[in-house]
Amino acid sequence: MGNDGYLPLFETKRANGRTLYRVFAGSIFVGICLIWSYRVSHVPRHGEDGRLVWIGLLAAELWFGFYWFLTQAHRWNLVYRQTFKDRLSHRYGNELPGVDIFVCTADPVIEPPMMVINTVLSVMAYDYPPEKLSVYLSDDAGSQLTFYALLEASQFAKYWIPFCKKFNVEPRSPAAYLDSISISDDSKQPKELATIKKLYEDMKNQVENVAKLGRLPEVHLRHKGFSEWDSYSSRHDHDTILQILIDGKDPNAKDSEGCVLPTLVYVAREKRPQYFHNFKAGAMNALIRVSSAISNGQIVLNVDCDMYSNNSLAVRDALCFFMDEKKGHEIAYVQFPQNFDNITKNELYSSSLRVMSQVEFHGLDGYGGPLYVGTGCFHRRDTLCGRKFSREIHNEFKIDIPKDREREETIAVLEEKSKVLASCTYENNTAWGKEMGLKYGCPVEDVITGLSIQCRGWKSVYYNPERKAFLGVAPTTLAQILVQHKRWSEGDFQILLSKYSPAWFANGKISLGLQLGYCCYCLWATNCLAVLYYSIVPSLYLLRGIPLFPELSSPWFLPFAYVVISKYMYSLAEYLWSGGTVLGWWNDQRIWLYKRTSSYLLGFIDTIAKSLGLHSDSAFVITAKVSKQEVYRRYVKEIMEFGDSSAMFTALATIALINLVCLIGLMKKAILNEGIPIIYETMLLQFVLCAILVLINWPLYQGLFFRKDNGKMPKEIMEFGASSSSAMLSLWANTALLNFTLPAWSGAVEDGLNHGFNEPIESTGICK
Ligand SMILES: O=c1ccn([C@@H]2O[C@H](COP(=O)(O)OP(=O)(O)O[C@H]3O[C@H](CO)[C@@H](O)[C@H](O)[C@H]3O)[C@@H](O)[C@H]2O)c(=O)[nH]1
Ligand SMILES: [Mn+2]
Repeated sequence: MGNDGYLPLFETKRANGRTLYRVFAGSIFVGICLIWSYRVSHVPRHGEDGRLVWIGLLAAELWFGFYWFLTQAHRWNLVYRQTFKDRLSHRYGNELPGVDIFVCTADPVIEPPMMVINTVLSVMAYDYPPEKLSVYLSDDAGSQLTFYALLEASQFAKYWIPFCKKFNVEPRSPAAYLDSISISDDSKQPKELATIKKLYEDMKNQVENVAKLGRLPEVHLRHKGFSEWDSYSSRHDHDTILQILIDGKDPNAKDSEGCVLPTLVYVAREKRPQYFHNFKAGAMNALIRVSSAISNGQIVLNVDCDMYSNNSLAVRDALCFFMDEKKGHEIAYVQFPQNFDNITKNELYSSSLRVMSQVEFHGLDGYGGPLYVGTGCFHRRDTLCGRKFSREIHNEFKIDIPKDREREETIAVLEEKSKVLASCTYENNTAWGKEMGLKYGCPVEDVITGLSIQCRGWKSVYYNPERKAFLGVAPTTLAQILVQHKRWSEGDFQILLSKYSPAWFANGKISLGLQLGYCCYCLWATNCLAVLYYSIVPSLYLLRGIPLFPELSSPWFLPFAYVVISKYMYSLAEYLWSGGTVLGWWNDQRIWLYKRTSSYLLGFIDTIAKSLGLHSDSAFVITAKVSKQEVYRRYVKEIMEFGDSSAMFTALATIALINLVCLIGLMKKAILNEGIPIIYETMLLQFVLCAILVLINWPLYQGLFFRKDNGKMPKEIMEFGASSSSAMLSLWANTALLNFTLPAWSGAVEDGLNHGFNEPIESTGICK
C-alpha cells in the first residue's frame, strides 16, 4: 500500500542479488580488459608470421568484449511484476474496457485450420465479459477451408464456452485441454465432458475430412459466407472477404446456456498482385481498421495462430497494468513471454527462448519495458495507431455499457463498410505502415513498432506469471530454427540501420539501458564475423603449430581462463535457474554457434546487400507448425534433423569439417612426435577451443558420416562441405588445389594431416 493508502493494481519488485551480480560482472570486465591488453601488447612485429591473424583476433576479442558489455543491459537491473486481479474486480466489477483479439494466419497447410480454431476458441473463452470481447481472424491465405473451420468453431463455441466457465477449465484450447485429461467411464467425471469431447471430435473429423478432400460438401456451401469466394482467383488476387460469424450485439447470438457470445469475425484482406501486402504488419493494420468499425475495443491483444491462451485470466492481468490509477496511463503495451508446448526436455534446437524470457526481458523491463514480440501482447489501441504520450493523459477508458445492445445498421451494411477498410488502396497516401499501426518494410515488424511506441514516450511492461499465459509451437527442425533466426537477425539489424535505430534515433527518447538492450538484439547478425573468425582461424593455426594464445605458464593465461570459465559457468547457472537442464544448456551452446555461423551470416549479408540497393525487401518465411510424423518422431527423441538441403548447412558442415581435420591432424602429429606435453604447455587454449568445436559438432558428424535415416545430412551438403573445407585447408596448407570431389576429400584430409605433420613450422610452433 502506498503512503496515501492507495492500493495499486500491480507491483514491481527489483531482483535480489543485484549487487553480487554487478561485482561479478565487474570482475569479468577486468578480465576482458586484461585480454585486450595482452593482444595489444603482443602483436607480432612487421614481417613476422601471424601478425595479420593476431590483429584479426584482437578485432574479434574487442567485439566479444563490447558485445558482452551490451548483454549486461539485460542483466543489470531485473524487475518482476505482480498483479492484483481481485482489486481490479473489486474496484471495477464488470466496468471493463472492450478487448479486441487479433489472430493471424497465412497458410492452411503449414498452419492447419484445426490449430487456428483451437487458438480462436481459447481466446473466445477468456474469463471476461463476452459482450466486451471480439475475436478477429485474419487469414492471409483467404482459404475457404480456414473459413469453414472457423464457421464450425463458431457453432462449437456455443457449447465450449459455457463448459469452460462451468468447470473452470484450463487451458481453454479444446485440443490442449482434452489432451491433458484422460477420459474414462469414471462416474465422477461429468457427463458434459464426454459430450463436449464427442462434439469436438466430430468437428475435428469434419474439418480434417474437408482438408483431405480439398473441397467442401454441398451442404456446407449453403452458408452465405462461401459466396464471397465467387470472385476469388487466387490467394494473391481476391476481394476483401469479411464475415461476422457471431455478432455479440445480436440478441439471438447466445450460447447453449443462454449467455451472450463474444463477437467473431473472419477477414481476408483484399490482395492484388500489383499491391505489396506487407505480410503480418499489413494484416494487423487491416484488422486494426476493421475492428474499429465493428467493436472498437480500447485494448487490442495480438496472438499468432499457434499461440493459444493457456490462462483464462490473462486479460485481467493485463488490465491491472493499464487500469492502475497511478501508473497505468504511461503503459502502451503489456508483453507476455512466448512459451511453447512442444519443447522437449533438453531442447535440441534451444527453441524455448528460455534465457530471453526468464532473464533478458525482465532486464529490459527494468529500463522502461520489453520489446513487442508480435504475439501475446496487449496494446492500447490508440498507441498502436500512433498516439504520443503526454503527461496530461490519464486513465480514460470509456466504460460505456450500452443499454440497447442492438446495432443501428444491419450486419450486411456493416460488413460492406468494413470491407473497404481492408482494401489494397485504402492505405494509399496515408500514414498507415509509417506513423500509424505496425510499421512496414521490416521482417520484424513487431520489434520496430514497439521501439517506435517507446520512442513516443510510452512505457511497456513485461509480465511473466507462473502459469504461462500463451503456448505456441516452436520450430522442430534445424532448418526451421535457422531460417527463423535469419529473419529475426536480419530484421533486427535492419532496424539498427534504419531511421528508427536504437543507437541514434532513440537517443534521449528511451533510457540508455534500453537502448543498449535493443542494440544487443539488433547486433545479433554482426556477431557472425567474430564467431566465424574464432571458429576457424585458431584451429588452422593449431594444425600448423602456431600458438595464438598465452602459454599455460604465462600470467596472461589467467584472464583468458577466468573470463572463459566464469562466463560459461554463469551462463550454465542462468540456464538452470531458468528451468533448463545441463544437456539443454549444451545444446543451447551448439545452436548459439550454428545461428552465428549460418543464420546471422546470411542475415548480415542480405541486410548489407539490401542497404546497398542490391536486393529488395526480404520475404517473410512462415515458420511451419506441423511436421511429417517421421520428422516429429526424431524431434521427440532429440535427434538432429538435417534432411533437406540448405545453404546454411553447408556453412555449418564446412566449419565442422575444418575443425575435425585440424584436431585429428594435431593428434596425429602429437602422438607420433610425442608432442602432447608441448601442446599442453604452449597451445592449451587453442586446443581446447578446437576440441570443444569438434565435441559440439558431434551431431553434425553423425549426420554426415554415420546416420542412415532420412534426417541425415543430404549428400550434396556432404560433398559441398567436404570440398569447401578441403579447399580452405589446402589453400591454407599451400599445397596444390585438390579436386572438389568426394573421394578426393579423404585425400585432402590426408594432405592436410600430412602437411601439419611433416612440415617444419617457421614460427614458435611446437614442431621445430
Ligand atoms: O504474410 C504473412 C506472414 C505471416 N503472418 C502471420 O504471422 C505470424 C507469425 O509468423 P511465424 O511464421 O509463426 O513467425 P515466427 O518466427 O514464429 O514469429 C515471430 O516473429 C515474427 C516477426 O519476425 C512476429 O511477427 C511473430 O509474431 C513472432 O511470433 C503467424 O501467425 C502468421 O500466420 C501473416 O499473417 N501474414
Ligand atoms: Mn510462430
